[in-house]
Amino acid sequence: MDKMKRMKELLKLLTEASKAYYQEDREIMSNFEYDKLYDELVQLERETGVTLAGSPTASVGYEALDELPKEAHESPMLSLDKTKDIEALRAFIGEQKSLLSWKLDGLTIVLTYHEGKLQKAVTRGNGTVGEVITGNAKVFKNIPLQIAYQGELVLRGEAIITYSDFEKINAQIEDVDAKYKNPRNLCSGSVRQLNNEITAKRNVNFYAFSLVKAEGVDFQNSREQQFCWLKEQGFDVVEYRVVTGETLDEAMDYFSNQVSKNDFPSDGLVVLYDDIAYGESLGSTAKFPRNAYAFKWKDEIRETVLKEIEWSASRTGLINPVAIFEPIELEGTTVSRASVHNISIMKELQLGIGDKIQVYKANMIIPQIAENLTRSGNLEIPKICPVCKKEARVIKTNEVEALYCMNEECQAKKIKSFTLFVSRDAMNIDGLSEATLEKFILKGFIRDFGDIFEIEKYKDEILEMEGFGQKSYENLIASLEKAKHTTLPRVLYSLGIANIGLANAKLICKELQYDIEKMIAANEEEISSIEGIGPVIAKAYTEYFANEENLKKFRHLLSHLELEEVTREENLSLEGKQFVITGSVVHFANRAQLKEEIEKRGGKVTGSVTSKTHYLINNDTTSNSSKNKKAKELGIPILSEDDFMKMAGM
Ligand SMILES: NC(=O)c1ccc[n+]([C@@H]2O[C@H](COP(=O)([O-])OP(=O)(O)OC[C@H]3O[C@@H](n4cnc5c(N)ncnc54)[C@H](O)[C@@H]3O)[C@@H](O)[C@H]2O)c1
Ligand SMILES: [Zn+2]
Repeated sequence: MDKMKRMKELLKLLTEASKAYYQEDREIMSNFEYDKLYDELVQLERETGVTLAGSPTASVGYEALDELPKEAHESPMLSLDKTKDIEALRAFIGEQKSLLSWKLDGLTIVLTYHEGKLQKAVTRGNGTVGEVITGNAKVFKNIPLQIAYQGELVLRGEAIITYSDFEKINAQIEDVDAKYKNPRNLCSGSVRQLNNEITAKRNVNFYAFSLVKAEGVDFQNSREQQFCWLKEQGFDVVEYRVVTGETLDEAMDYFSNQVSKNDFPSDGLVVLYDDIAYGESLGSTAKFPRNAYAFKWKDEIRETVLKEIEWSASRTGLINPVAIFEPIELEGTTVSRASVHNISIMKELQLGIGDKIQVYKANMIIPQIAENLTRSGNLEIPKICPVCKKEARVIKTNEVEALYCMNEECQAKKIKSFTLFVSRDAMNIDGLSEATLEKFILKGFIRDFGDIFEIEKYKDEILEMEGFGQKSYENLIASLEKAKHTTLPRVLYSLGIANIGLANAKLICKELQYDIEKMIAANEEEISSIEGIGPVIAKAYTEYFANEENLKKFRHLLSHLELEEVTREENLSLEGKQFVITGSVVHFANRAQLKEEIEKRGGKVTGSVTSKTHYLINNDTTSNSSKNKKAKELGIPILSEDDFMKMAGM
């Protein structure tokens, strides 16, 4: 009786989790937890001899979403039976030549080619019916759109996104709720886009793992032959090793050594019999084919003690708890921290300082807390943001509680404005990528623009940061030194006031005689009377300088700068010079704008290179275009945009 009750409970939990996982790309429990509950259910079903209707052990059990067109699969796409025991895997293989490959953790896709062309791509969906995503598959990074084979080819494989692309793409998503939890999640969201322009930006890769049909091709009854043939047709095939029960250990050593180094996500290994006819003669259960078996890594679990919680802010305003514990060895590396993801999970685990916790590495890569053995629950949730020190509050969305910084002006949320500040046309500071800026800001090293020039205060901490060596530190300091010498228009532009680009900044500075006090005191009327400056810009400008905080930051910044004197006379430095511009430009909106700048300084721009031309402007000085050739023939210097800007004193 109790067993029945528990089975019903498990069924409900697992169904909810599956629904969230497959339909909404959400995880309400870890895979570790899911698999634990699943195994418990399998065990109970075995003991009672009962399988309840809708049990996840009997069905693949999820539906495709509504928006995309649906299509039934010719043959059902099953799940795989799994084990964590190498001996069970060895017994399964026996004497059979088998292919052992990564179990890729993305989204399974079926591709159909006809007359050499990609005709159709369909997701696995619920195993019976999938979603048609042909347009999206066409923008995957590595699938051939055209192949040599002309008959009907059907193959299956996994669409995946690498960990590094996942990090990059996620960092660009501003909205916290729109962030993806893991590469599988992101991949699913990318492959099932209604707009394939988005898919194209996501760097989705496809790895084939099964050939379903290719009429008239003789594969000599071998799966390996099929893989080789697929490679010849231009597909990337999942990495595999040929094994038998005897040689299994060697291959396992290879895979278990490699897994933590992979940039692509995998959640185990798959073994497949090479002998096609034999494999097919075995048939399948309702849920699993009998010619393949999945292996999941047995998670190495270690006990340790929770030392503290670090509250880690992000540009989205989300402040997440990170558990810091006594260092332990896990899967060959030393681990001392694990993300707790959000407040709900922290509460669920009843974490407290000094608690005995069990830690494992999910898919042998990402450290996670599996269990808290002592559950003292004595943690306090901070009331202020670690970055800006203003109010932080717990907010509940979709049943999940998370901590957020409530301050709109929080530096963590303004990373983009710092990125603009250091960009080429603004302060032109090399060595401060957005990722580096983010680290500095989140660590509290940088609160306003002026702080960037005081970064030396944190030398020791910076040198300890990952990816920051003595050399890159010195380069940064050197480029800061260089950037200090700048012009007032660049400074004005770098403040990031709405609609004030470099051109407008120049107009304003010129009108106000490069006088800082006049710039601060200027009223709306004065600014909007400048030719080329409208009322909207004038309003944004004066509002900016009317704000005490902004003013303080502006003066702080100026205290670090040495502004170049600008004479008030017309700058006619290019008088009498003839230019030709070719190729695309990056610092100007277009070539016309560059032309305007040249003409403003008294120069002239013509369409073709002749003996009268003084300079050719082309960013690709090595190009063999006719203009470049001509210029080289005539001995006319070819300038990059940067060279030109230096020459024009911009
Ligand atoms: N966290 C949660 O809430 C939650 C919920 C549901 C499921 N899950 C996870 O999903 C798992 C079950 O997933 P499933 O049933 O979709 O798939 P599965 O784990 O049974 O994997 C089988 C599939 O893997 C794919 N695959 C990848 N690489 C392959 C290769 N080299 N060769 C052959 N096939 C390969 C194929 O599509 C195959 O059908 C659970 O074990 C659990 O970890 C988690
Ligand atoms: Zn804040």
